[in-house]
Amino acid sequence: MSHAAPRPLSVSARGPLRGTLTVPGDKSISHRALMFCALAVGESRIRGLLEGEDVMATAAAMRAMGARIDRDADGTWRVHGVGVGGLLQPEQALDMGNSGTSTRLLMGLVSSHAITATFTGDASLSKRPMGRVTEPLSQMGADVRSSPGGRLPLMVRGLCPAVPITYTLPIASAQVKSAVLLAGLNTPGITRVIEPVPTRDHSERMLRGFGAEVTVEDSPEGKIISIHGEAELKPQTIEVPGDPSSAGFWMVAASIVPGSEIVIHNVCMNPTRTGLITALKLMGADIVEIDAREVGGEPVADLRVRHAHLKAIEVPADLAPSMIDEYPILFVAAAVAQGRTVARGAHELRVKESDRIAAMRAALEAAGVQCEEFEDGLAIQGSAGAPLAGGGSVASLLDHRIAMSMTVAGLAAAAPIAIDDVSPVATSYPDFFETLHALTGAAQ
Ligand SMILES: O=C(O)C1=C[C@@H](OP(=O)(O)O)[C@@H](O)[C@H](O)C1
Ligand SMILES: C=C(OP(=O)(O)O)C(=O)O
Repeated sequence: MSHAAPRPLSVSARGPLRGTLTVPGDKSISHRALMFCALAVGESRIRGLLEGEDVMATAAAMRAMGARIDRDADGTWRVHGVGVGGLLQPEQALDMGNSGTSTRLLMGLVSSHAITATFTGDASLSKRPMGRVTEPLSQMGADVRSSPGGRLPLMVRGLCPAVPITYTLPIASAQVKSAVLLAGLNTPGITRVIEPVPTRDHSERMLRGFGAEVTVEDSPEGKIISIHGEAELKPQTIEVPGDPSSAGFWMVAASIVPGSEIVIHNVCMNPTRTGLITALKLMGADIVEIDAREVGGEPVADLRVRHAHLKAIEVPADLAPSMIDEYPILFVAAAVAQGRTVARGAHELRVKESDRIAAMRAALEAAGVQCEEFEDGLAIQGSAGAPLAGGGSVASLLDHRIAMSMTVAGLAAAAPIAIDDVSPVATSYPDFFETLHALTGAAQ
């Protein structure tokens, strides 16, 4: 999947943000929906699928391994699965583009099938560590040949039957947890993951919904998640709720631009995903949950967000797993808050699409914000509601979240912020700029 031509953008102050919006389907749930439907026996339907590049990389890979996946004119996706154990050997390398989730979860699936697959990715993905998944998958019997440092391109030769393991996660990572559980799907016996720190639990919820036997118990070591292998998945109709990570950009934009008031419909409120809302409320944000309900096994609500005078906080480190992708946009909120916000315990940010600690420090400093960088986080001196100086040049580093976060920063800056390339937003939020336009009523 070759990346689009760079799209530079200069963002100026505008607003307020007003109106109602829906955000695209949750990215984590969309990936899993395609994978699990492709492993069910028969036809499943998915509504609200995120049609971003990352999820399309998963769709292409599942097609290459035998599933039939089509999109109807009304936006419903129809998937004919091959059954657990039925994945076919892909004829070509699987191009994962920019998507860590696709890569790591699919490596898990391939590991317990009698097939070999090569995974490739863009310059950003090719720098990201894969040893965290190849280690447990090798214990299950997969033969992995990776590029130096455990990076892509990488080849996985699966073993069938694979060996069930009990694996304690050395890092808080839903991708590693899911890779092992997905390998366990086609492995005889019980595969267990011990999770000392809870991470997003969409795989567990959804696999149960598809009829797999998945249990979760508390223990002194953490949650023990067990999957009974050689499961038969039953086809489903899935409603994908709105992505809280995408909603985060609008929560912060409305919080920092005076006069704003928006309602974001249908946001996934799974407690393993709501760390940003917790942090923003601690800062004094005016976010109200309306009509809390359940959709397809996930809690969902509409969120009303109004402008508020934010105060600096010490960000509780235990929020890290439930806020992981939202740190860049939280840093933008901190840049406008009153006082010095300190966020520590977020070391994992260094191995995302970019090193998000270094990238956000450089970007915010370019926009006139004073930062201090730690190995595991950032301290940010806020402007107490005054416009940021702006005026600098920012590198988005093939990282959609840096591009969108600094676009939001531009809304609160005195001079325009120049972003070298906003094309990466297409990985997770293709309509981001259309929505910005609609909410601010400004020309793009
Ligand atoms: O499981 C998932 O869908 C994801 C898990 C997180 O990654 P880690 O598992 O690396 O923390 C997150 O950052 C990523 O965007 C999506
Ligand atoms: C880290 C992210 O995604 P992935 O790991 O799937 O590339 C993200 O979307 O912020």
